[in-house]
Amino acid sequence: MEEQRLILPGGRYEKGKLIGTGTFAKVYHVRELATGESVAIKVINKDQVKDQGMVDQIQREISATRLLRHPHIVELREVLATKSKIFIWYQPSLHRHPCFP
Ligand SMILES: Nc1ncnc2c1ncn2[C@@H]1O[C@H](COP(=O)(O)OP(=O)(O)OP(=O)(O)O)[C@@H](O)[C@H]1O
Repeated sequence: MEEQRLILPGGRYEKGKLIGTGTFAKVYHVRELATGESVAIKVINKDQVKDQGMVDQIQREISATRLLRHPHIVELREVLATKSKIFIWYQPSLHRHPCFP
């Protein structure tokens, strides 16, 4: 995927590689332009979640992940929702993915 500038809720980011795809989400490596910091952003498609009746499960996953603090579990930093998407920011330092320095 070609790199491109993105304006996401919460700031301006340079969009990097797609690093993973789940049932409802795509996860991208992005760099925050203001700080140069690398983060993983999970982008969840709300319509798909609603269509499959999984809204409660996604809400539970977000609530539970917010509370978790463990060296082997990526830390959820922030969640923002628009009309059609949910964006979840993950702290980069705990990741073991080649995208992250
Ligand atoms: N914080 C992260 N850092 C690096 N890669 C990640 C991160 N979060 C997710 N990924 C990658 O993105 C993929 C998709 O993640 P996602 O959480 O959407 O789905 P999943 O939990 O793997 O599967 P499912 O949605 O079916 O339960 C993961 O399998 C992983 O490879």
